[in-house]
Amino acid sequence: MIEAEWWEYDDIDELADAVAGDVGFIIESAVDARGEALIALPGGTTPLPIFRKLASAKLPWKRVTIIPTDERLVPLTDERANIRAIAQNFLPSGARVFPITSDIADHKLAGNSANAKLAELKFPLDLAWLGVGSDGHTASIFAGPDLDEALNAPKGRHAVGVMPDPMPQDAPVARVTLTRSAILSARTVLLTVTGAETRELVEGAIADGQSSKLPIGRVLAEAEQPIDIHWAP
Ligand SMILES: O=C(O)[C@H](O)[C@@H](O)[C@H](O)[C@H](O)COP(=O)(O)O
Repeated sequence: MIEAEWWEYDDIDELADAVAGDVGFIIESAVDARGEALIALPGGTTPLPIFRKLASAKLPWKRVTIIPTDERLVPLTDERANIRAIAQNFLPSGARVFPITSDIADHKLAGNSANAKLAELKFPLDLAWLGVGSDGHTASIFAGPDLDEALNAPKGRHAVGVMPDPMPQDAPVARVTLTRSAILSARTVLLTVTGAETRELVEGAIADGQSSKLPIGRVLAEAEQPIDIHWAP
């Protein structure tokens, strides 16, 4: 089984302080070691209070490039676009915010285009920060016809297009996601999880390992680095 350490907080505020502190440390260490940092941040609502705390921290933001772990195929200005929350929080800090999609509607083509764009950046990621959906997806690695490609794309392929099936209720649209290999090649992988049900889901997925039916289980099963999981009710 993988090495996963759970960090528990009383509430989301306490979690936000701790995670913003950890991510700040990851950024500083990367900039000290290599002069720059490349980090991937999740979508959804859980990260928002953490983004606000992190963005207000005094960090060498001009040396930081931020990509989303996944993007919904909607216009970049649409509220559902993951890059929108990232840009709103981190452009004022001076970070380089790097969208991975444009206006290509076909998810396969959008995946190819994201992969080509990402070739400009210096992988591996210093951080892959993941969220988990109540259906067990992570980034936009969903159940459906593209699951196998997202999980098993060759090493070096950073992004693929995904049509979730079933569609998630909160944003029922096609996506582009980082592949499992791009996520797991990161120097640090951390998860933020809220709620008792999602916690149970993640615990079960980790215990099931490779045989997990959930995307989060299939991703984590191959992690070689220890994973920190930050949880609040
Ligand atoms: O674009 C996405 O859908 C996200 O990147 C996704 O993986 C998210 O992290 C989870 O759905 C959790 O979302 P919540 O934080 O809203 O529960």
